[in-house]
Amino acid sequence: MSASTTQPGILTSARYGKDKIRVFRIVRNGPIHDVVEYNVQVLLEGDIATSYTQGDNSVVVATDSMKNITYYLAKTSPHILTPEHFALHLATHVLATYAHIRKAYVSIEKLRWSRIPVGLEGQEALHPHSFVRDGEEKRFVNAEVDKKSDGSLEGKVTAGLTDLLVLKSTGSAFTGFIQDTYTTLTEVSDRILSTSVDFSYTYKHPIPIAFPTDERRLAFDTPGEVRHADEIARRARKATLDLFALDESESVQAILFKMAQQVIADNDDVETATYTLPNKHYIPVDMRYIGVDNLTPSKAEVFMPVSAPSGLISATISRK
Ligand SMILES: O=c1[nH]c(=O)c2[nH]c(=O)[nH]c2[nH]1
Repeated sequence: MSASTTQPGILTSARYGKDKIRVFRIVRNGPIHDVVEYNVQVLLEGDIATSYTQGDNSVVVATDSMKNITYYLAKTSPHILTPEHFALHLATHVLATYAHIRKAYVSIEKLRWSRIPVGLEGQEALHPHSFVRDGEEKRFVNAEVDKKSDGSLEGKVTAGLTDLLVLKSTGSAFTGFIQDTYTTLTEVSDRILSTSVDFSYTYKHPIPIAFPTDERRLAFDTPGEVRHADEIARRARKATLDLFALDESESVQAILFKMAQQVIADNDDVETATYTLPNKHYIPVDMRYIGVDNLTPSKAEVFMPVSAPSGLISATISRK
């Protein structure tokens, strides 16, 4: 019996690549520098089955080469400062270079480096080449580029942010929920609301992508659909923070829906918005044992932050 007839399984999907490629890039504009720090993941699909089934490495682009391509483009791409554009450029470059690779997935996590404000308090100027990591929040992009059977390229882009930690000390209530044998939570008209925002939005797709024309694959033209990626990222973050601060919230569910509506209203190229919001509970400490009122909402001042369990509220809002 041949080996293949004795094998009980068949390969139904295969994807591989390099993860956690750490890249830092300086773009110098005279004395003014821009910097980005990315964690990049590149994964490929295509005619690669025999590398799994027959040990045939002739179809394998080494993951080490994917790392090298990432650094080469980090050096040469005019799109390096915008993660959406760089992700599409990198994916397109790989598809244009290797005929048998049909799909490229590039994910980028952008770490926060913000200019340090220097000078007298209230009159600070942003420093041209000194930066501070102001928070663990990350902007991210997932780009997929597909080679169609006619050789043309189409993209799909999801972008967003993670780990944006926010808290408001009033302006949040939670009342009217189901009361039954399992209910111990009391209704509150005033509570702390805190969450770590995970938020993603999809661009309208498919996004047609022009094949690069030059030999070194540098003639990449950012598709119009994502041309305003930085502005969209900025507006989406601002809508999220504004609504969080300003809304008189009935629940995490209700504030989430308003944030997503705002993002869709503000950005014509955004098709869906998905938020995942943990409800990070802060419990007022019961001090009745010592005759101190810390439970009446207006007197609740000392809280116990509870890291687990937390609520977890998620929804996707799609353009009508
Ligand atoms: O905003 C909230 N939504 C809930 O679904 C919920 N459940 C809960 O116990 N507290 C809260 N808060």
